[in-house]
Amino acid sequence: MKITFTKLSGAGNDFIVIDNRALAIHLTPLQINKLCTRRTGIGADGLILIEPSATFSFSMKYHNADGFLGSMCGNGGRCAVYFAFTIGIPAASGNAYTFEANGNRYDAWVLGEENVKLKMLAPQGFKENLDLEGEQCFALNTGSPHAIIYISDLDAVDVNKKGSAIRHRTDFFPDGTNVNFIEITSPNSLALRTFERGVEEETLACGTGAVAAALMSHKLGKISSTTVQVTVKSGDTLEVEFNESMDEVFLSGPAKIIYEGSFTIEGF
Ligand SMILES: N[C@H](CCC[C@H](N)C(=O)O)C(=O)O
Repeated sequence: MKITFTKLSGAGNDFIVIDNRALAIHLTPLQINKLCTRRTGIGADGLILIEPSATFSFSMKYHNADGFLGSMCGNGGRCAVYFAFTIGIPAASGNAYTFEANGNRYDAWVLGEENVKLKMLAPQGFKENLDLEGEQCFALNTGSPHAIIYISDLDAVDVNKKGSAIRHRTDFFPDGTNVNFIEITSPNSLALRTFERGVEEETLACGTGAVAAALMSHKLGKISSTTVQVTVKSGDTLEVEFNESMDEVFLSGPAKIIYEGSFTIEGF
């Protein structure tokens, strides 16, 4: 069976996106893992199936590169909306799309050429001053679980080594966690490097991580603004905007098509 796919990049977080509105495509976790493996597969941080929804523009099924269903992916959501826009899935109105993911409703807007804004869930479960692996950690859930560590020299951090150790602290994070290293760069900006659960290494960007970094930094008084520029490993910038009560949270930034192709299921 030949399957066509589109590869998208959300600020460097890359995804294989497949139109499965006919629900004809069934991929096993092992097949998805092989497809996402770099050099021997297509290579991606995750694989997204766009499926029909009774209520919204579409339903997003997000799998991490390990093949398993992930929790919310902010950059994946923004890429899914850009993909829906380019293949002509009807918008809710104008440039506004709605979709469902993990049982939640999401609203998003295609702002212009290769730029998508996504309304995120209100954060939950703020935790402060956890002492993990010799680091002072903070944690919250922005649709996905995130640990946060403040660093003065972000370039010097061994993100894979430290991130992996904290990611596996199931005494604190029963389902594991994504791990973010943050350097505050101004009252309204920060730089971020993320170790992603399910990819099990540093990725070039993480949307729910950018949101987690901005919200926690504002809550701790490290960032005064409620509009925060987050520079990620790829060099791109994601923007996080929110109100003081943090029940209105938005993530914006680049989402672009990198290439289109096809593969056969039998090959994987
Ligand atoms: N890259 C994603 C996060 C994926 C979450 C995934 N790594 C998990 O913990 O299931 C983002 O842009 O928000």
